[in-house]
Amino acid sequence: MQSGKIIKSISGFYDVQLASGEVVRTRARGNFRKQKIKPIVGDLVEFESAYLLAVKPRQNALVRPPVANLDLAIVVMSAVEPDFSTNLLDRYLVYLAENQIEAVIYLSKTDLLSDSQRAAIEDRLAVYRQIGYTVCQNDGYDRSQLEALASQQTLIVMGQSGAGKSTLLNRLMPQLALETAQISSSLNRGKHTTRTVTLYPFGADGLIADTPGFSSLDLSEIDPITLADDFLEFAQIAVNCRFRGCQHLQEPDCAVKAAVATGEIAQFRYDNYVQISQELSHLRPVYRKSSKPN
Ligand SMILES: Nc1nc2c(ncn2[C@@H]2O[C@H](COP(=O)(O)OP(=O)(O)OP(=O)(O)O)[C@@H](O)[C@H]2O)c(=O)[nH]1
Ligand SMILES: [Zn+2]
Repeated sequence: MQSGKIIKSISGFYDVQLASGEVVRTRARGNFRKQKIKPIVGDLVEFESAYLLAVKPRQNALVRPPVANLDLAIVVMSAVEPDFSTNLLDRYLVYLAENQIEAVIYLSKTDLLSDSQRAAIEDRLAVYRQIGYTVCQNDGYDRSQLEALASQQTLIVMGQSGAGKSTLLNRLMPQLALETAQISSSLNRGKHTTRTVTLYPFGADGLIADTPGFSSLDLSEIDPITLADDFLEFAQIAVNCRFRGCQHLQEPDCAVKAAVATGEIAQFRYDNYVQISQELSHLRPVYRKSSKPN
C-alpha cells in the first residue's frame, strides 16, 4: 500500500502525489465509494494498484473550494477599495485559528494610498506583527519570504471580493494566468466558486491552491467560550485573570481588560473581540452558573 496527497481531482480520477514527488493517477474503488466519503484535493490517502483505499482523517476542510488539510492561508486585505478593516481581518484570523490553519497577512493596493492613510494602516499592522503574524504587502513584497513560510505546507489564498487574491496568485504562479476582474465588473463575481481546485508545487515541497478561498466567512459554529483563544495575544495574558475561563467581558480582575487599559493589548483588537463574541452569543445563548477561581 502507498500513501500520498491528492493534488488534483478530475471526473472520478485523483492524482496523488507521493512523498518522493511522483504523481500517480488513481480512482476510487466501488466498495470505497459506499463509505460515502468523497475524496477531495488535499486529502491524505492510501492506495494500491492505482485504487484509493482510504482517506485519512482531515485536519480541516474548506467547502468552497473543496480542499482539505490546509496548513497556511495568505489573507489578502486591500488597503483601499475595499478599505482596510481590522474587523474583517480579525474574523479571518479567528476562522483560521479555529481550523488550525496558520495565517499570513498580505496587504494589497498600497500603491493607491496617501501618506497619511499609509501611516494609519502601518500602525494597525504593527500590532499584528507584534502579536507574531507575518505581514507582507504588494510593494516591498518578498516572494522568497512567502516561499520559506510555505515550505512543506499546503496553502491557499483567501480574502474578500476585490481584495486582490487573483492578482497575488498570478504573481505567485505566473504560469496560471488567472483572470483578474475589475472590481466593477460584478458579472465576474463568483466565477471561481464552481471551479475545482488543484494544488501546485510552491516553494520547497510546498503546495498552493490555484483557486482563492471563499470571500465570505461563516463564524457561526464557533463557541464564544473559546473565542478568546483565537486572539493569540490575549492567551498569554489571560492566565492572570482571576477566573479560569474568563471571557474578558464583565468579569472582575480581568488581566486582559487591564492590558487593554495600559495599551499592552490594542483597543481595536479587544473591540473586535467583544463584537464577535456578542454576535456568537446571540446565535448560541450560553448559561453559566458560576466561574471557578483560577
Ligand atoms: N493598484 C492596485 N490594484 C490592484 C492590486 N491588487 C489588485 N488590484 C486590482 O484590484 C481589482 C481586484 O483584484 P483581483 O485580484 O481580481 O481581486 P480578487 O480578490 O481575486 O477578487 P474576486 O475574484 O472578486 O474575489 C483588480 O482590478 C486588480 O487589478 C494592487 O496591489 N494595486
Ligand atoms: Zn479575563
